[in-house]
Amino acid sequence: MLDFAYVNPTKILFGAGCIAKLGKEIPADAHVLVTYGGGSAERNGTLAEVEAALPGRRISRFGGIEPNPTYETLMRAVEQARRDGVDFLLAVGGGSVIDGTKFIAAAIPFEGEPWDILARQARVTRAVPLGVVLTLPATGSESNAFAVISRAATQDKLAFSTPKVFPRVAALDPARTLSLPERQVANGIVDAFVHVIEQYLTYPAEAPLQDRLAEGILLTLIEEGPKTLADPTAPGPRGSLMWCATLGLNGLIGAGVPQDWATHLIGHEITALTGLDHGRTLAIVLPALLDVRREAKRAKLIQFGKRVWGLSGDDDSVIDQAIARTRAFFESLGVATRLSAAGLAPDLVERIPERLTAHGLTALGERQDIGPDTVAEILRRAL
Ligand SMILES: NC(=O)c1ccc[n+]([C@@H]2O[C@H](COP(=O)([O-])OP(=O)(O)OC[C@H]3O[C@@H](n4cnc5c(N)ncnc54)[C@H](O)[C@@H]3O)[C@@H](O)[C@H]2O)c1
Repeated sequence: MLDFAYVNPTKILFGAGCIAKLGKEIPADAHVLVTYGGGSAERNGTLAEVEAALPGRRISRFGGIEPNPTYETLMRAVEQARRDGVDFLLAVGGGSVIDGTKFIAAAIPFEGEPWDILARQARVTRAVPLGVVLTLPATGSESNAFAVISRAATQDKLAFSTPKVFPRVAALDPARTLSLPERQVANGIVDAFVHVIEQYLTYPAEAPLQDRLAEGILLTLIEEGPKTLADPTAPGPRGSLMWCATLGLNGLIGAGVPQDWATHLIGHEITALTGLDHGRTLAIVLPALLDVRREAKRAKLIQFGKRVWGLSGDDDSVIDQAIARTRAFFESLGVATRLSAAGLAPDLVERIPERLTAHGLTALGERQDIGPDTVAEILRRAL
């Protein structure tokens, strides 16, 4: 096992009625800025429920944080929060609202140009405290220190991470996700699945517990994901999906093991250029990446095939079938696994390696040996 330090300070409140408990977690004298997205939280009553849980606080709102949140929109929230003297942020939404709120939290006290937090990885020494009401199980952002922000003007999509933006508290009420369209639920299943794969499917590192935890999440997603799509009104499978997604990227399964993240970095560039949903980019890249990287990942691909997909036979056939079953799982959720099937142009094979190079991302993967040529090969196999 690799050396590691692990901390996760987010208090999770899970279950029906957990939003009402937020009042105990947020200072009684706080000026709270409630951030949200396109309005579903307003329409389905989540915002009203959140505000009812915070009696006595001064509450302001900032809505309209778009999917793949943009610097341009978020800077308007930063101006509003600075002007109003906001001292607590409460994100109500999915990964986009949460990530956007993390950026707002870091940008409010930042001296200088906040885009540098992303473009130059400028150090964040302070951030306004934040909490989350999760409405879309997928990213794990409700309980981690990462955020991914886009800049519309330059078609950049860049990530930053700092412990300062760990949410203090996250409320996970499965009922608040039941208004999600099928497409977003499917995207969330794929996103959570690929988060686990990025931390599991690398090379053996004498970390059997992390492997079993990862396999447990993958098996649960394979079992519960289709159930939650088949009956979108059932809170049980939806709750399991929520908890899988949170544990998939809250630091636990990634502690002490090598991590890949090439699928995500390639996927971010695809979203930045085409606007395709985050989860859908992953479903296209991952099967092709596993195929190209089958030798580098050989031992773990065999383990994945046997333990997660229940395969047997000779090693090469287990690897072939493991990749095929993963692709078929994504397809069964209604998520395309080819650039062509998602309606994307083949010139991405050249454009994505160029964009990664422009962002200084020329050595990806758990061994940092995926350069622009390998990225092009992965995308060619995803055509
Ligand atoms: N911080 C991280 O660790 C991390 C990890 C993976 C991805 N991301 C980023 O997160 C973003 C994607 O987040 P996401 O997949 O959660 O989707 P999202 O937040 O972009 O939301 C997708 C859509 O679903 C709608 N929606 C959300 N909740 C709803 C509900 N309950 N009912 C109806 N509609 C609802 C939103 O308004 C939006 O239109 C991307 O920018 C991605 O890069 C972050």
